[in-house]
Amino acid sequence: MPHLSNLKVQQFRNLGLVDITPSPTLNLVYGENGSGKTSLLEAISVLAHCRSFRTHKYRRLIQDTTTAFTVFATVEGSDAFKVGVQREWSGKSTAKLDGLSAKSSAQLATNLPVQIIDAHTFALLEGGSKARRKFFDWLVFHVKHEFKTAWANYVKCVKQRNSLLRHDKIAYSDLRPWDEQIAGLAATIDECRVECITPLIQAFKALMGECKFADNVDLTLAYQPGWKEGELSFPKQLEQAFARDRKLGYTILGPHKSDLKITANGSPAVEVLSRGQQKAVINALHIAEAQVYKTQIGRTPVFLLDDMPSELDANHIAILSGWLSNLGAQVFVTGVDANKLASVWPLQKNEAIKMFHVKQGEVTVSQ
Ligand SMILES: Nc1ncnc2c1ncn2[C@@H]1O[C@H](COP(=O)(O)OP(=O)(O)OP(=O)(O)O)[C@@H](O)[C@H]1O
Repeated sequence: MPHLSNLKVQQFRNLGLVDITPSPTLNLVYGENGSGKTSLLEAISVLAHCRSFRTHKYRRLIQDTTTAFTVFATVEGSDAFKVGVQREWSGKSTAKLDGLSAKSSAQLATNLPVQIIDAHTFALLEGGSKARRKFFDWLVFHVKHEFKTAWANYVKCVKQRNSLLRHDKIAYSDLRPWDEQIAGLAATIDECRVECITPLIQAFKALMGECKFADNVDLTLAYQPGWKEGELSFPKQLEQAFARDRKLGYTILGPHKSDLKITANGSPAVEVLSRGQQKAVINALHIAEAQVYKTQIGRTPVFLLDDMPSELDANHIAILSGWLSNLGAQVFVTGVDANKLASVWPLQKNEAIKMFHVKQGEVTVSQ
């Protein structure tokens, strides 16, 4: 499975110079608050997306008093490669795969798939539909090759439609050609999503079966395409929504409004479940996504778990570590206390554990 066999980080947030050889399976990263643990995970996410999961402002990542950061990794697995990203204060950005310029950040994401679970991941339950679309579209993007182009064209068409909606003397007949294109692209996007989300929901249900609290709570995931499912076709619904869209100045129906409703006993899960139970649900969603990805693509994403032990009891941590171990994923888990981290994170069979101590921006291997 793809895993980082070497990671070098330079002048990234408070990390001065890091050069580590992670375990292909479990890496426990510990250190005091503010020592640089999340920054280390963030550096890995930059290799996968060309940007951080904490900020879109790349200058925040460059170490104060310096003018550029570099992150470099050797990735081993079925297809080995080297990947490097450098960002300069001036805005210059360099991303390389095996020494050649990467074509796009999508190419990096395809090569080094990464799943991040941190405090922000609660947005999957607490936040609006955007967070959930981002979550399931990760899978759709990786598994369905036609999705990326269909989505890019769809976004262009909707933008065009929205600008027409804002014209004074617009009639529906002016929009019809755009709606025909939008309907075709929406059908492709919806088909791709359904083909990925259906096995995702099945995998999620199977995983939740291992969590005791799920015996007493009816947890459901329901995909919504972004328009009402029923007798009226999506193009007809677009036409019917014209007067409302015109008033608002934007398109209210379509795949850009799709969602994955997560309910517990018929109510939004966030209103019913405890914080720890929510975290267990979020973990199961990410593992389910990785399982479907593995079945379809034959690889496993690298998991970055920031401050994972907090809020989870020993039973849920054991379940999560079992899921990760079965996947064969490389995992980086952070926590403040080394002993607590090692004791709460149960070792699975054959697992080569490595512990890294982060102290004032320096990372040393401690086992
Ligand atoms: N551009 C930067 N240059 C230098 N230091 C920075 C920069 N950006 C952030 N920092 C500092 O880096 C330190 C590391 O932050 P990080 O979030 O990685 O810590 P952490 O070990 O995950 O902490 P916690 O346990 O509190 O979550 C913080 O003290 C932060 O103020």
